[in-house]
Amino acid sequence: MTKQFPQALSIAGSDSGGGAGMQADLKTIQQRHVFAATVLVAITAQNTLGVQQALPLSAAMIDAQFASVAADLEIKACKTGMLADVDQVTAVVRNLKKYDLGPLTVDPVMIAKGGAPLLSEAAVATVRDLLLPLATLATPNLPEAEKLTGATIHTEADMAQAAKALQQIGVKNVIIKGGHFNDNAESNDFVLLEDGSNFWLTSPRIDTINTHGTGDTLSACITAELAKGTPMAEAIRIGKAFVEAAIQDGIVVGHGHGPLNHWAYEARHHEF
Ligand SMILES: Nc1ncnc2c1ncn2[C@@H]1O[C@H](COP(=O)(O)OP(=O)(O)OP(=O)(O)O)[C@@H](O)[C@H]1O
Ligand SMILES: Cc1ncc(CO)c(N)n1
Repeated sequence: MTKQFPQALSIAGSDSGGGAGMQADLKTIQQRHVFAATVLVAITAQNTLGVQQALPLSAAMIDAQFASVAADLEIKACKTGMLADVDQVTAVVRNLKKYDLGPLTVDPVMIAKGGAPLLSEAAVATVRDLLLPLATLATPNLPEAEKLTGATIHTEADMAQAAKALQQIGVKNVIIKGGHFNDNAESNDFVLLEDGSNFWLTSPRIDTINTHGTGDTLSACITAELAKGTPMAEAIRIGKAFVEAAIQDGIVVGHGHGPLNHWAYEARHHEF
């Protein structure tokens, strides 16, 4: 007996340590019972302690992967993660314009938890000017939102302002993630939807260093839901619950910022 699953695409960098990047995307999308395809943009030699090396792939290799996927699969939603440099961002933008890959979630990844750059300084403007206008949803963390808008974010009111500024750039829906507000007892994210409505995603701040790949996991879960046709607001709420469970029910891997438990949400909900 054959079964059909919706198909989603992760356009991202590889984390050899398995906790973030494309690996977090694959694990998350799989857990939501969506079939995951990939366009690899860069390879990192990485573990829970940091990024030891990074190798961006050529624009030609990125083009070839998009062409292969688009020629054969039926992608219903896609997301971007680590994009490395101007050449890679430009190639990804060219392909997103060429093929219909469904709603696009842009996680504008810039710096890994340990401080290693995952996007060059020069490419920030390319992401802002060429990629964000294509985004159905963007999910910046606080430093990323500051870089993209040029504003400083100290308060929850600043988060709401930054979301508006991103909509002015052309992003339809925005989540400003509050994970980096370290002295706040909660880890709250601000959501601004296309119709102008907004809400907060609230959760207690979990006291853990195992937060490697939180942002990737959130945006991948939302992408999987969008591939199923889940409405945006509900997809976002499922994403938040998924990442919260994955942080809460920690697992022991490595010696630094450990990865999340991608099984936790399904273990709690027994949906499938
Ligand atoms: N300690 C924590 N407790 C609870 N929720 C958290 C914690 N840290 C992050 N989160 C949540 O995880 C999600 C991702 O936010 P975060 O700001 O960490 O993203 P990020 O910096 O892009 O992550 P990464 O770069 O590691 O992928 C958000 O929903 C945020 O609220
Ligand atoms: C490859 C890669 N993508 C994204 C992140 C951010 O979590 C990371 N650490 N590594």
